[in-house]
Amino acid sequence: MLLVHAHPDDESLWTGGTIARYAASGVHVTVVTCTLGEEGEIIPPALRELAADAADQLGGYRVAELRSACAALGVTDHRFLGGIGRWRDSGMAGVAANDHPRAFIRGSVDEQAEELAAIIASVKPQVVVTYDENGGYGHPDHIRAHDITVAAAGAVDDVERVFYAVTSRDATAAGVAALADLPDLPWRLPLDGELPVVEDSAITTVVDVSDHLVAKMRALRAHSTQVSVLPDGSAYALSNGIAQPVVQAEYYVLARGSAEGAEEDLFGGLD
Ligand SMILES: CC(=O)N[C@H]1[C@@H](O[C@@H]2[C@H](O)[C@H](O)[C@@H](O)[C@H](O)[C@H]2O)O[C@H](CO)[C@@H](O)[C@@H]1O
Ligand SMILES: [Zn+2]
Repeated sequence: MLLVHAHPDDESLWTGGTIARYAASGVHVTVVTCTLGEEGEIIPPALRELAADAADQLGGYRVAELRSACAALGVTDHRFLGGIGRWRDSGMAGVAANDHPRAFIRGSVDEQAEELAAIIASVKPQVVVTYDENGGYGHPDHIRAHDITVAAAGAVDDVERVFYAVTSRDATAAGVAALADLPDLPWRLPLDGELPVVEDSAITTVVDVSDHLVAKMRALRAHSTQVSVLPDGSAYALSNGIAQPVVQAEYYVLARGSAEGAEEDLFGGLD
C-alpha cells in the first residue's frame, strides 16, 4: 500500500493504526509526504525559535520527527514528493505562506502528479490512500495532496483501490463523550461540529486498529512539535488545545476499485 500525506504528522494522525497494522502483517507500506511542515505551530516552548517567523528550521526538525514516527509504525519505505524539501508547507488557507515561491499549492499540479505517478509506477501498490476532496478538513496542502493522488493513481493501471481516509461522525461523538468523563483533561473539549467528520453512511471500510494503538501513540508522540498525547494514550491534542479522542478504528471511503470484501480490510477480496 502507498499513502500520500501533506505534512509530517498526518501519516500518524489519519492512518497511523492502519499503517502499523498492515506493516506488522508483512504488507509493504510506502508513505509519501509532500512537504516538511515548515509552517507548523510549535507546542513545546523550548522549540519555539525553530518557527518559520524565527530561525525557520522547523522543517528539518520535523523530518527527524517523521523518521521516528515511521520507525514506530514499522514503515521502512518513506519518500518526500519531489525529493526532500522540494515543496514547502503552504500554511493554512489565507496566510502569507500560501504565496511563498516554493509553497506546495503554488507548484504545478501536473509536475507534482507526475512525480507521484513515478513513485506509484515504481512501487506498484495495490492500494493507495489519501484524503477526500476537502483534504479531510480543508487545509490547502491536503486538498492538493488529494488532487495529485487522484490524478497519479488514475495514470497507473496497477492500482486496484483508492481510498480516502476520513473520520467517523459516530465514533468521534462517542469518543468525545468519553473524554468528558476524564478527570483533569489538560485541553478543552471540541465544540459541536468543530472536529472534521463524515457521515457514517459514507464510510465503506472500517479498519480495526485496536491492537496497534500503542504504535500509533508512539508515532504521535514522535511528532512532539505538533501533537500532545495523554500519558495513558486515551486522548491527544494539536497546538490548538482541542482534545481529540483516540478511537479503536480508522475509517475510509472507497473512491475507486471493487468494494467486494472491503468492509473491514483495505485489501479484502483482492488477490
Ligand atoms: C494535522 C495537520 O494537518 N496539521 C498541519 C496544520 O497545523 C494546524 C495549524 O497550525 C492550525 O493553525 C492549528 O490551529 C492546528 O492546531 C495545527 O494542527 O497546518 C500547519 C501549517 O500548514 C502544518 O504544518 C501542520 O502539519
Ligand atoms: Zn497536514
